Amino acid sequence: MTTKTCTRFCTPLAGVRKTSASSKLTSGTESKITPSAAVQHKKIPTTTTSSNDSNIETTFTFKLNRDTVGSDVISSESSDPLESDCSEETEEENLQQKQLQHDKKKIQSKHFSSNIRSSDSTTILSIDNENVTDVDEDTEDDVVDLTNNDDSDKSDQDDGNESDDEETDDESDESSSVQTAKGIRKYHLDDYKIIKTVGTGTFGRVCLCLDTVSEKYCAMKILAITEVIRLKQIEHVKNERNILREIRHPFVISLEWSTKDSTNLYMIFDYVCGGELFTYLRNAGKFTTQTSNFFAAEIVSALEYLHSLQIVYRDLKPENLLINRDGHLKITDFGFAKKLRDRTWTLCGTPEYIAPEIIQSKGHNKAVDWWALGVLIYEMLVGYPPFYDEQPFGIYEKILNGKIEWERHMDAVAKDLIKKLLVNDRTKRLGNMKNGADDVKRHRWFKHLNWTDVYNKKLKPPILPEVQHDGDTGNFDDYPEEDGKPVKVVDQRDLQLFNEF
Ligand SMILES: Nc1ncnc2c1ncn2[C@@H]1O[C@H](COP(=O)(O)OP(=O)(O)OP(=O)(O)O)[C@@H](O)[C@H]1O
Repeated sequence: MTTKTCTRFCTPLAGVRKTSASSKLTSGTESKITPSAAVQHKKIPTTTTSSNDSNIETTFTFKLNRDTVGSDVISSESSDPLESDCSEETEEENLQQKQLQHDKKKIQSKHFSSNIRSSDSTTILSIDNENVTDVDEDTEDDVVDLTNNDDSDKSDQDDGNESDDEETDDESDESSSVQTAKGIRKYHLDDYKIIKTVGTGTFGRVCLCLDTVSEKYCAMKILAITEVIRLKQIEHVKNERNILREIRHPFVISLEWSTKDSTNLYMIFDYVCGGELFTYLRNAGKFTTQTSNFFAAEIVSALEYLHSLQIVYRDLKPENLLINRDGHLKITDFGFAKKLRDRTWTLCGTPEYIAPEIIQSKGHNKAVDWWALGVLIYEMLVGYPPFYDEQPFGIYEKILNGKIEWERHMDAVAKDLIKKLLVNDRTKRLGNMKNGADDVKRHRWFKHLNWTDVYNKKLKPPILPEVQHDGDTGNFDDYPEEDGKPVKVVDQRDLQLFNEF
C-alpha cells in the first residue's frame, strides 16, 4: 500500500492545442482569449471520498484503487477533493505521460469522479458511501436510498433494456443481429473499416470508420478491456452503453451497435464531423448572445428529454458538445450519465462545472445539469467559466462562495437566467423546481423560441463547420495510430464481466 498525493490543477494552455477549426469558423465573435479564458478543465482521477457536508471547507479522504483484482488500495488525505494519485510506478507513469500529451493536444476539459473513468488519469475513485449519511430531502424526486451505492451499484443502474432481439445464441460476441429501420441486420466487426483516430480517452480511442454494409461513415469508440478493468470502470462503461441504447434525441449522439471481442469493447456511433464546440468557442474567444442562445436551446431540449427518462447527464461542457455538418449539436460522452431512481453521491464532473451539492457530497440529482447549463451559458458569453482558479480547490471555494463577476456589457436577460441557474440552493434552482425544464424554457432569454422548432432543428445554426464530405476529419486533431501495438487479450473470467455488452 502506498500513500501519495498530488494536486491536479488547471493550467492555461491556450495555443497549445492545434486549432484545427480556426479557419473554419463561419460566424462568432473573434476576440483575444484572456489568460483566464484559456482554461483547461483538467480531468481528475477518480477517488474514494467522504465528507462532512455541513462544513463548507470539506475534508475529503481518498482511497485510490489501483488494480482491479487484489487491488492495492492507496489512501491519501487531503483538503482537496481533486488530489490524485501520482504513483511512481512505471506503468502508471507511462499512462500519465500519454495522457498528459493527450491533454496538451486537446486542451480539453477533464473531469473527476468517483468510480469514474478519467482520461488523463490512471486511477479510479470509488465513493465510500458508508460515510455519506447527511442527505437532505429537498426536492420531490430525491427519494433517498442510503443503500444506493451509486455507480458501483450495478443493480441500481440496470435499465432492463436488454433487448431479446439483439443477440442470438449461436452468434459470436463480435456479431449480432439487430432490428433496424430497414429490417434485421446482422452486424459484425469486420463490417467496419477503420480510417483514422479522431479522439482519445483514458482507455481507448474514437475512430472514424466506414460501415462497408451501409457505406456510411461512423465513429467507433474502442475501449481496451484490460484498462477498463484496471481502472475499475466496468459498471460505468456498461452504464454508458445501457443508457445510450435507451435514448434517441436529435441533439444526443446515437449508438448504433455495441459489441466486444477478447481485447476490446466497441461502440458504434453516428460520426459527427464538425468537431467540438470547445474548439469553436476557444477560437472565437466568446460567442454572441444569438450563438449562445442557439446552443443553449438545443441543450435545454436534450436535458429535458434525458431528465424525463430520469437520466442525469453530469458532464455538460463544451468539449462534450459536437457540432454536426448541419450546424446542430450532438451531446456525446455518456460516461458519467446515470439513470436515477433516487439521489446519487458520486463525485464526478469537471471542476469548473460541478454544482455545490456535488462538492459538499450532499447527494445530487438532475439539478446538477441545470447548474452546469448556467456555467456553460456564462462561458459561451464571456469566454471563460464563472468560477475559475489555477487550483481545483480554489474553484470549489468560488463555487461554494457563489460570487460571480459579471462583464459590464453582459446581456441583462442572459445574466438573469444564469443567476437563476447558478443558485446554490438546488430547491430554488431553475429547472429543478416543480415545473422542471418548463421554467427554463419559459425564461425571457428564450421567449422568442418555439420549442417544437428547436426540437425539429428549424432554427438556423450560427456556425456551419467547414466539411468537404461526410468522412472529413479536418475538424479533429491528428492522433498517432497504434497499429502493431500488442493487444492484451483478457481471460474468460474477465470477459464474463461484460457478458451483456
Ligand atoms: N460520434 C463521434 N463523432 C465524432 N467524434 C467523436 C464522436 N464521439 C467522440 N468523438 C471524439 O472523440 C473524443 C473522445 O470521445 P469520448 O469523450 O466519448 O471518449 P472518452 O474515452 O470518454 O474520452 P474522455 O476520457 O476524454 O472523456 C471526443 O472528445 C470527440 O472529439
